Amino acid sequence: MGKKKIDEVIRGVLDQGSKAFVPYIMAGDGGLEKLADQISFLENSGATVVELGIPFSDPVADGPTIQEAGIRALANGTTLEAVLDTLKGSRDSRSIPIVLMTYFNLIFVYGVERFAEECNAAGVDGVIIPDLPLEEEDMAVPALSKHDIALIRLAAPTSPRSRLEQIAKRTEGFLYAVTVKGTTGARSEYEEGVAGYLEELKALSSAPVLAGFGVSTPGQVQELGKHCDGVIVGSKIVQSLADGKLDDIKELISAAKNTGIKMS
Ligand SMILES: O=P(O)(O)OC[C@@H](O)[C@@H](O)c1c[nH]c2ccccc12
Repeated sequence: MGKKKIDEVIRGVLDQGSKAFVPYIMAGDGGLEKLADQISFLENSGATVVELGIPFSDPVADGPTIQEAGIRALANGTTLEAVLDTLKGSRDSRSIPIVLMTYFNLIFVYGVERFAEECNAAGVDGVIIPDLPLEEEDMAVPALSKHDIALIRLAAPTSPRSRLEQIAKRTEGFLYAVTVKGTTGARSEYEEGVAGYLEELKALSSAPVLAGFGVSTPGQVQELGKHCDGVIVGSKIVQSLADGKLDDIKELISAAKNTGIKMS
């Protein structure tokens, strides 16, 4: 369990010649009582890891689709504490690794030590904290390490090489390669240079490299998957779940399974 699990599960997928697929969902969108079923659906459909967002009132990195899902989840009364309780109650019903995506403000108010301890008790394997820069990590790293929770670092296309090196060296579980400048949300085209950027990160990182932001079609999953170890899809998954279009989610996952080019 914990830190090592994410890395190992991703490597298991790569060893079979597939790419990793990490869907993002917003906890409490549709009601927290649906969360365990939503995770089971993703696990049974072949997802590698589930990224679970905690709704927050000021989601600076998020585009409209995820912001709206956050508003629905908050309107349902979803809190960090309730999400952790729900995960704890359902931990025996899943074996897929869980990564929480949450802004640092929420963790800070909750208490970093309490957060890490309860994550461990709930079977959370890793966290993504988009507003915690390298320089401030010491506020969270000791507690997370103590409770064996991976801190997944984000690399951005705007980061200078020396910074990318630091991020790649420190990341745990996988390296989240943000592929675009800007916020989350579906995009029809990638900027030139994405392939080179992903390959540069692959060369720097000993952890698997997964690309996210703007991925919404099976074609994009396969295209990006050629240059890294897999993809993360948020807005498209959130929208498809809200619309009950579960087949669209299965199609995206099969695209990752069938990319079939071994990079590492
Ligand atoms: O929605 P997109 O464009 O598919 O991007 C992934 C993303 O939603 C998910 O990983 C995420 C949601 N909120 C975030 C905030 C920061 C970093 C990542 C995220």
